[in-house]
Amino acid sequence: MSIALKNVAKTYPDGTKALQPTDLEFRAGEIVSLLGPSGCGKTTLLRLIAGLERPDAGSSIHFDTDDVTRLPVEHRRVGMVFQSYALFPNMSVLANISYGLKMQKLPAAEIRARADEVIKMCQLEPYANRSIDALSGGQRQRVALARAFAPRPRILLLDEPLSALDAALRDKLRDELAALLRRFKITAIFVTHDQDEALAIADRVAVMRNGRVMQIGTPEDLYHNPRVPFVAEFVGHAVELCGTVEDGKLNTPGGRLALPRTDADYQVYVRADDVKLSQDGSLRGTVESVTFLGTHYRVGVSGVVQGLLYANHTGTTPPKPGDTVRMEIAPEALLLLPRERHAA
Ligand SMILES: Nc1ncnc2c1ncn2[C@@H]1O[C@H](COP(=O)(O)OP(=O)(O)OP(=O)(O)O)[C@@H](O)[C@H]1O
Repeated sequence: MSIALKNVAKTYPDGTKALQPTDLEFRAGEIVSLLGPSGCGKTTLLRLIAGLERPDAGSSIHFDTDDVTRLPVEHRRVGMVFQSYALFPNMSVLANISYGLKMQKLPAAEIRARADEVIKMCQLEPYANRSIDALSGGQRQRVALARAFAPRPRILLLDEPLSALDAALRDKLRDELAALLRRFKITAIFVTHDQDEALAIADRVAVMRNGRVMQIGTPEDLYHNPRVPFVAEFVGHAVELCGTVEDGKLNTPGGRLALPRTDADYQVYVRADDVKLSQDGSLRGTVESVTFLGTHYRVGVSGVVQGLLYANHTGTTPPKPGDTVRMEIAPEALLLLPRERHAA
């Protein structure tokens, strides 16, 4: 089922403009992540799609060709998974999954067949009769998903589904979650403020800020072609290189850097992956930190940008804090982004 939002906006009764007028399309079977800092409007957008909030006048929401703008939540056939799974702790896995189907007054045989189907899909067979209390965080998450899938929703909405878990478990489960969503071939929209999670799970990511979608694209597209500084900083932690431009070069506090072009008013950004330590590099700074990351070292250098400029070192002997190092950045690795007009 595809989703089309046209001119969808939300102003809460107290006047808070949580979502500015937004046009977005989600394709059938696509997994899209809404990514952005706290308060940017992610949950509001999700709740508008669910039918839990009424959009402002002039908004329209379609599921395929159905206009659902005024359809209440119970008729939209969307499944929802929240941060706190809201499972019944004293009931079994099977009872939790069957609960919603019983509320719909489906025949007992149908309930059992659907529950068995999702229990199998979510690999919960060994736990079907176990109480929720006796499950791990990851197993509970699978029950929450199975319960959301059981009524055969047209669309699945997930609000920070992994954020209640500790970091190690979260990393493991995000691959599992991505695989499960693909197995069900459902259009899924999930909210997160964690860029690694968004990039790992989603086919496309919508980066939001101040009630606006700043950019939507594949993870690769957002990483390689951010259109605004905010997206470059939020996806892949790019840092700004400040300085004056002279003769096609940027004069930074750490040295001169060749620019690929000098035509317009832009800001220059770079990512650690594109900063190389090199004896004849044109930038100079002082090593402040050295972190071993398995395949390489990440070296934090002061004296070039505000704060630290991170560079990768792939050799065996990294520099030490206090050392003076030289670095180079290929002109084509620089991200030249239009100066941002700050939203009110
Ligand atoms: N019922 C409400 N009444 C008034 N303002 C609200 C209401 N719900 C949310 N807001 C405001 O709308 C804005 C967007 O909130 P929303 O919950 O959509 O953000 P979010 O991106 O999901 O944030 P978080 O990551 O912290 O959950 C915020 O400024 C929030 O304070």
